[in-house]
Amino acid sequence: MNVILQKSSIANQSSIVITGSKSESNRLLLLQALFPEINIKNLSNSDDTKVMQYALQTSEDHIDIHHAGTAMRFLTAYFATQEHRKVVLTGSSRMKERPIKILVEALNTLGADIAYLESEDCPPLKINGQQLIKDKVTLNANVSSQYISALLLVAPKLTNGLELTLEGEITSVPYINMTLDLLHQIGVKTEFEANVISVSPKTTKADSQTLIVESDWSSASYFYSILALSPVGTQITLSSYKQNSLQGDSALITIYKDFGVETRFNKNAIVLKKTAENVTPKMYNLNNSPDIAQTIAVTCLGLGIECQLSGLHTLKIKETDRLEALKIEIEKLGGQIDITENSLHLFSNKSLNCDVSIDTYNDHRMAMAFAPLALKISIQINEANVVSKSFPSFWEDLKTLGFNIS
Ligand SMILES: O=C(O)C1=C[C@@H](OP(=O)(O)O)[C@@H](O)[C@H](O)C1
Ligand SMILES: C=C(OP(=O)(O)O)C(=O)O
Repeated sequence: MNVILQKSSIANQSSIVITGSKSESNRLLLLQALFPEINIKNLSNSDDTKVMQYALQTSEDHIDIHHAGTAMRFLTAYFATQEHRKVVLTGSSRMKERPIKILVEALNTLGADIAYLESEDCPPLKINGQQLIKDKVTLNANVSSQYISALLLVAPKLTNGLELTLEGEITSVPYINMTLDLLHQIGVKTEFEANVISVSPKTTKADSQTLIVESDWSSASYFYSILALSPVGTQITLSSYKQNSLQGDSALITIYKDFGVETRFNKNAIVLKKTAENVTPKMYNLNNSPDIAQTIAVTCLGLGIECQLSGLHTLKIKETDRLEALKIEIEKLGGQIDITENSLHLFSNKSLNCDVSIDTYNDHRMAMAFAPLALKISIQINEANVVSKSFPSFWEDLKTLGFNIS
């Protein structure tokens, strides 16, 4: 499905309910499988969460998790620790290119039995579940935090708990802290000192407990971008959010202040308002919030302003090589952009090419990041249904705001 967005303007005030964070949802689903006393509210309705839920419930021995990176990594650790369970864990053709060696080696060092079925270092994996007795492992922390979260999530069920020593510069740190915080909320003792994380085993049975998933901040980013490209005075209310978020992408509050978008908490909602024009060049290190890089780059393109984004080394192994994809699509629109292995530099531009059709590379964030440009030009987004990976109602919600979509 391709969508055409005619040049649009949006209502002065609107409200949108955003689905639960897929990162929190997928962690809590795994924890619920290990500790059934956990109940979850406001679970994400994303494809990635549905596939995680399915994988944890099925008794099949061949499980396809499609494009879901967190599901692939978290389930590898989960099935590796399920005694007497044998599964093949596979995914989309892109998933078969996304590296998982660091996690597989760490688990096998702890006593797991995981083998590669196709290319070395990537899914599909053949996993023979084992009881893991060993409790110490060292791993490289600068490729993906998901490997670390995967190990931490199963740690309270390991006989002796777990001590992880992290090597290299730690990437996507807020996602590790989110995992530790959720473990803490269900009564697991953890410690994160310098580069060592330890998790104690959880033995005592707890009373039933309900955890509420906060709405997804990465999904909120597209509304921040829409406001940055809208006239002063435009307002959008999003729910349900918390002042003390576990999600690193809540950094949007400070980042988009630089674009003249103010955030105010009102009970469990955030009220976003464009209060000023700000077209000065921007510079951010997004090591802690890689998923909002595309959103910010396209906001700057729409405003015609220069930006320098660094800390982007993980973008090359996500749903697509996001740096390459951004370069191709931004250049189609007439933008000038330089990329390296871990950064991008967008130059200021005076105008955008019209009637461009944006390719999305099986990446939900490519589709959603470029959509706000419809406030400036008519634009086509190809394979627009990719948004369901994290935000199934995205196009409907844009229509609610006043976007003209066919
Ligand atoms: O743990 C998580 O829920 C995630 C961690 C991040 O991945 P990396 O640690 O690979 O950057 C992020 O990009 C991804 O969307 C979700
Ligand atoms: C990178 C992402 O997801 P995952 O790694 O879980 O596929 C994302 O949602 O932007």
